[in-house]
Amino acid sequence: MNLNEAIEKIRPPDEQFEQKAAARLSDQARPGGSLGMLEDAARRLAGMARSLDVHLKRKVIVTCAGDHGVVAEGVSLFPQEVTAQMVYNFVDGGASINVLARHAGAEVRAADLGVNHDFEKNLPIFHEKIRKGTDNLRRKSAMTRREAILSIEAGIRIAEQLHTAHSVDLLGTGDMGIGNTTPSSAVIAAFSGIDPKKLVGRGTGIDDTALTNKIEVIRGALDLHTPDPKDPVDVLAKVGGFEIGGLAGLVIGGAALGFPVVCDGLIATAGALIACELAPGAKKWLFTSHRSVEIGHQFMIDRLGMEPLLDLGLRLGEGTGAALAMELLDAATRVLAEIRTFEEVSIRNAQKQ
Ligand SMILES: Cc1cc2ncn([C@H]3O[C@H](COP(=O)(O)O)[C@@H](O)[C@H]3O)c2cc1C
Ligand SMILES: O=C(O)c1cccnc1
Repeated sequence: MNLNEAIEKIRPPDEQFEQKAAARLSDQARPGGSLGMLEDAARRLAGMARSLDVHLKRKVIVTCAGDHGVVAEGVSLFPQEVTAQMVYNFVDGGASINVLARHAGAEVRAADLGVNHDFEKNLPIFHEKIRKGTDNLRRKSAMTRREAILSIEAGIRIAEQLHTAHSVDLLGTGDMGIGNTTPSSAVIAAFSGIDPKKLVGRGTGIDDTALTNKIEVIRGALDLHTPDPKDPVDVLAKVGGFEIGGLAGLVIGGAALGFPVVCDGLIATAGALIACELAPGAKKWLFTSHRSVEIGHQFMIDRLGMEPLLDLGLRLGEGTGAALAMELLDAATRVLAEIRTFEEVSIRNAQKQ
């Protein structure tokens, strides 16, 4: 599927199953609404799976990696080489995301959208490199418009593979890319028009001086390129990143193929935002996992009009929040299927007498 075909293919989840789920949830032997957001998630998942007995058996987290020319401006605490090192760590199973994904019963698959390193062809990752890192967005466009579309289509292709070869039931999205809180903050500043000073955070933990510089870098880039907020591909091309494009493609791909996607923190949500600006229907297939410490994330959540499931003070990325939220989505499916209704309880009691 190319981008337009994928957008065309998006249909809403099944409303009848949503209604049936809502009815069952409200008939359950407990005060109405007492399981809060779990009920909302359960209802939505029933509509997506077209079932009241949903099993999220195959859970996969795709961690999209890419490098960023803007690191030359001193926006991150860490050197660019760490991006490639972490991709190897994901493959070896020793990174934070591997641990939390194992706990959630999910598989981790790394994807190279634009890392500044030549990975071995037989390394078990998705090989979707657009180019070895974006250009420095403070000086020129991060990528061309064509590259932006290619990066989104790479994400769509990954979603297709997970659907056909692995029949994935729930997809989590995560990121790895030194410097990528800068393009992610620039993306939300471009869409919202909010002053970067209000929404730029410390990423890996930069000090006050570096933070002031990061704000100026983003301001300068927005002044230089004036990305068009009505044209999400323009925003991605001028101030985004290859992994952010891939993350957008995963959300569009999931919505087109009809499976739920749960996005992680600042960077994965920047991708989700681009997806939903391009294809508003994709939102119906999306869950936001948690509220990141990075303040720009709240502005993304606000723009999406969604409520994250968790608020744990996370600021890591990789898909860690998505992995944790998967456990709640699993819990939501069990809430719907297994909690007895008042009627079922009275039948059971009658049977016992
Ligand atoms: C070892 C290490 C592992 C990480 N895992 C995720 N990130 C997170 O930090 C980076 C973004 O922050 P900034 O924009 O400040 O560079 C991304 O790679 C993000 O995934 C990591 C960062 C490091 C150093
Ligand atoms: O919210 C995130 O995903 C995040 C925050 C800081 C650094 N890296 C990622």
